[in-house]
Amino acid sequence: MRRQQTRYRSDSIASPSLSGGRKPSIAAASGSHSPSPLANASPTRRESLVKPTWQHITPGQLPPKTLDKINGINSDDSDDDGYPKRRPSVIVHQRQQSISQQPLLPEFMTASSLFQAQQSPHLSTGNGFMARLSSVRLTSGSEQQPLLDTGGGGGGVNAGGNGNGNGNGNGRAPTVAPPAPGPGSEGASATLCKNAGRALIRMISSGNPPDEDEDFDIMGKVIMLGDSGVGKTSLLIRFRDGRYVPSYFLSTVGIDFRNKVVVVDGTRVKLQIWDTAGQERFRSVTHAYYRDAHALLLLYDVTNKTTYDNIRAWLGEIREYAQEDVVIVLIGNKADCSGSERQVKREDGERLGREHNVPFMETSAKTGLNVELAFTAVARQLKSRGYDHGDDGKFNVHDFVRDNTKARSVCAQCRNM
Ligand SMILES: Nc1nc2c(ncn2[C@@H]2O[C@H](COP(=O)(O)OP(=O)(O)OP(=O)(O)O)[C@@H](O)[C@H]2O)c(=O)[nH]1
Repeated sequence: MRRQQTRYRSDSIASPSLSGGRKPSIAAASGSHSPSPLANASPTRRESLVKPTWQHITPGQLPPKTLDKINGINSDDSDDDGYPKRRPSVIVHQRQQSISQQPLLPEFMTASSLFQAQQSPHLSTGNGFMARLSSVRLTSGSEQQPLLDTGGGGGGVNAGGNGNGNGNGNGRAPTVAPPAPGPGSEGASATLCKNAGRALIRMISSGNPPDEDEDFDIMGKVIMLGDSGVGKTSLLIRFRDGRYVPSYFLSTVGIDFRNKVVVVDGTRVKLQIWDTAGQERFRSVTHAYYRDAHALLLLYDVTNKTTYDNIRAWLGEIREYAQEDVVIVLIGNKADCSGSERQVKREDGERLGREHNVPFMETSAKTGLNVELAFTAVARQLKSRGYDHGDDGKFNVHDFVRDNTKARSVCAQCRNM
């Protein structure tokens, strides 16, 4: 049951973690969605303080070759691609509109990426993009037909798109009929797949969040960033589902999201957590999501120095594309690894955090070290800014992280390496 009372009073979010002027607006509503007056304002493009200098990285394992066939996405794509430019809004007592505010994903979904998604059952339990993709059935040859008839996980694109895509395997989602082939596209299975992709994208853009996520007081959008293979997906799965899948490394394609409600001093903060693809080819896709993010978890891998070196470039991108007052938490993941495995000392991470005035912690998706803390710190900061007007300025995310960070834990497997 949803709470009726909205205690929220503020019309702006309090002081940013990065110094700066512009403040995202807050949409406070108890009924239907009332877009912020600033919702369509175009933020001025800021100059990057640090020019990104990406280094080529080779993650532990190469992504599947099928990814190479993905069309239309490369790191040089212009970001001025027609996506609506919006200011972020912390949403109070508001259902689902944040999802419908998301820009549509570009049409990069090809038969190979859909097929890859279908082959990844672990992706079928979330709310997100890939989860929805995994419900597309692909067959070979001319019989290839996109179908959406899964038992759960799908939202309706037809009839106003009101289906509840809860991703939990409950209920039956409506079937989405394949779009009628247009002139010149008869029998073109790839086109059908593309159309299925568009339908799914629309579905995600208009789909409702699961029931379990509807009961919240405040909502914020969190984006996970970092090079490919640093453990973004693993960290999210650990936080969301409390589990770790050791052998799993399938690079995220595009972007995915999951919701989780965190209770902070009696206030339910719903985190809509977006897991981005670390690969450079998807960067133009993920840029579009920076703009209305409230918080960013920026990860590197303590066993891969290059991912640490790339953090400066990531921060440059963040300054270019995200709001100035976005909350940033720097994370050195895979802290369970030690000895010869580790290439970045904890002190180096701390120094980098100090340099850029962002809180830092080491985490391990494998052992769960500090995983809760990372997300709770964000939730508390969002609550402090957007809900408890009286708390403005009292909560200090730096202090919170420093006081609650746990010591490193070493997994037995890595200790023996
Ligand atoms: N030892 C250890 N391995 C981890 C940890 N987190 C992730 N991994 C492993 O690192 C690999 C990459 O993890 P992912 O979560 O797929 O990385 P990602 O950042 O989401 O990668 P992209 O989707 O390509 O951006 C997988 O094999 C994970 O099992 C961790 O905390 N400790």
